[in-house]
Amino acid sequence: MKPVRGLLVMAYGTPYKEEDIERYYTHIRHGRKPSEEHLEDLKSRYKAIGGISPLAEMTKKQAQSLEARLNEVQDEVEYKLYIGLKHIDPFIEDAVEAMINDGIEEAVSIVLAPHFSTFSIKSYNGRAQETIEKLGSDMKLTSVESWYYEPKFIEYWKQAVNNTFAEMSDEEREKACLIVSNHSLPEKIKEAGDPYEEQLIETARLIQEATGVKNVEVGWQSAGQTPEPWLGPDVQDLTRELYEEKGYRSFVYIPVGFVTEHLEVLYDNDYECKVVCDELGATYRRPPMPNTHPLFIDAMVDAIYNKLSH
Ligand SMILES: CC1=C(CCC(=O)O)c2cc3nc(cc4[nH]c(cc5[nH]c(cc1n2)c(C)c5CCC(=O)O)c(CCC(=O)O)c4C)C(CCC(=O)O)=C3C
Repeated sequence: MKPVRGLLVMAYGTPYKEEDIERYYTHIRHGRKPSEEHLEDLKSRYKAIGGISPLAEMTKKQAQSLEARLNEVQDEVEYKLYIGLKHIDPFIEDAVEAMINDGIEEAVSIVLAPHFSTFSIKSYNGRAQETIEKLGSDMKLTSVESWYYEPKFIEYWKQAVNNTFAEMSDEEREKACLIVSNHSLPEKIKEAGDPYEEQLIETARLIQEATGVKNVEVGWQSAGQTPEPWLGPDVQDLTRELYEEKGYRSFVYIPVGFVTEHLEVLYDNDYECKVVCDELGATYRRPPMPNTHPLFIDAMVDAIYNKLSH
């Protein structure tokens, strides 16, 4: 009988039905209820993408694909999947408690987000570790912190971008720009030495090196509605600037901080960025997200084995 190793896959989480939206948004705001106006705005965005986000379904498929692949590529242990979400049940704490109750002695965790920040991966991993300590368990949890540099992750985006550019005429390609983006974060993380911004810049460099695309820019999206400044430029403003200042006429958006189509891709990119492109008379393009593509799943397998071997 092979020993069982826990596989904790963590992700942001999404409302399962409209009634969940308020408690979900309140949790994202650290327990502060959103204003009626902000709540209505979020509900209208979900309605605009068809009512509910594909995030819940895709998160499950990605986690199950990763578990299956880990059990396919090696024979020493049996990986057992536990999904822990940031802002809705099953929460990170519930997943860790389930592992402990199942007698798991060794586990590994990965977040379905490639870049490290104190606001994201650090808080996921911190919540998992704190739960182990709170429950007085000696379960050993090894947590992956970032994996944007994994060759198979870059290869996924290289193929996705090359396929999109191959659809263009020579004339469109000449004036096309690749916009590589991530979820914006409060600017104050820079004072704290957070690597998040550099990691996105490095991701864009690796993708430019792999594809040879001439015009590549870095942008931020989906900033929170809080008074403090968030990392910029926002992808919508960036699109306008590049159209005016660089004369680009076609924009290819790759929100590499996300791993699947969800509200902030289907609305913030496919709707809001497309509205800007339409206003300018520019072409809007967005390659498919990694979802359960084998290169993406294998990139996470490599990230887990690289972490375990160190
Ligand atoms: C509605 C919604 C979805 C659901 C989409 C759906 O249902 O399809 C979503 C998804 C995601 N959001 C993500 C990342 C982040 N979102 C943040 C912050 C915020 N998100 C918000 C909203 C949403 N976000 C809001 C209102 C804030 C500002 C909070 C404030 O007003 O203070 C922050 C800043 C840190 C923090 O505040 O957590 C980060 C890093 C990731 C990437 C993966 C990851 O990092 O897990 C994903 C899939």
